[in-house]
Amino acid sequence: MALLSLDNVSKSYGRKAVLNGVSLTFPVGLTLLVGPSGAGKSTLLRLLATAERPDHGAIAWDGAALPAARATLRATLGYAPQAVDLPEDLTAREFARHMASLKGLDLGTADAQFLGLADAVGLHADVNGRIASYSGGMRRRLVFVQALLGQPQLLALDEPTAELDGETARKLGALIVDRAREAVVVMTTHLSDELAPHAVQVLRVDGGQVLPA
Ligand SMILES: Nc1ncnc2c1ncn2[C@@H]1O[C@H](COP(=O)(O)OP(=O)(O)OP(=O)(O)O)[C@@H](O)[C@H]1O
Repeated sequence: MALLSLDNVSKSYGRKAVLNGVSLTFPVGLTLLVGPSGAGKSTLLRLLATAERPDHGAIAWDGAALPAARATLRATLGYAPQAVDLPEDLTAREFARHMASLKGLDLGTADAQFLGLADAVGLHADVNGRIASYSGGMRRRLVFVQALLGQPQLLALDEPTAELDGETARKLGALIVDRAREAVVVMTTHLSDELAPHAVQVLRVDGGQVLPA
């Protein structure tokens, strides 16, 4: 069943039509969004993550249309945007706790999950370090890990493995494939992505349209 769907969705910035009458369904499993730089992949992901609203058209989660269903969707959403302003003064673990509380998760369970995920992506030695001391790659992994807290039913990931070394990218890839067994996972990436064999669909965003790649 397609848990997430778009019907005739359009989005423009000023005069630039980024998405033009897009209709799509996202079943449980991994959907990869590919396409040239500036084509609208991140824009589409922001719409799915309710960070922006479409100008026209409808988005529905589990059969119920947004915006009425926004709270239901947000309660089970994990979102890792490409660029985030992280709270520099917090430790990674404090940040995870903050995100878990925003998501309404049990804090003890979320902390244990955070430590497990941090271990899986190679951040375990740094969980009590302040974010100010984190490198770009560590920040990307932290943003990825917070998105997975609470085992979201919709996971929206914007180039989560960009700028990571191959081994670390594979660690994230394993977690993504694992979550996609029971959740709708939508991820922007490059055409040559190693996760393509695990995807239920690969969609190309280009010229305002989103079509099977
Ligand atoms: N907030 C905004 N205000 C104005 N224009 C925007 C905004 N966000 C995106 N755009 C424009 O919309 C178009 C699509 O941008 P988007 O970031 O979605 O592309 P993308 O496919 O994700 O690109 P990339 O692969 O480089 O990340 C671009 O022309 C971009 O400049």
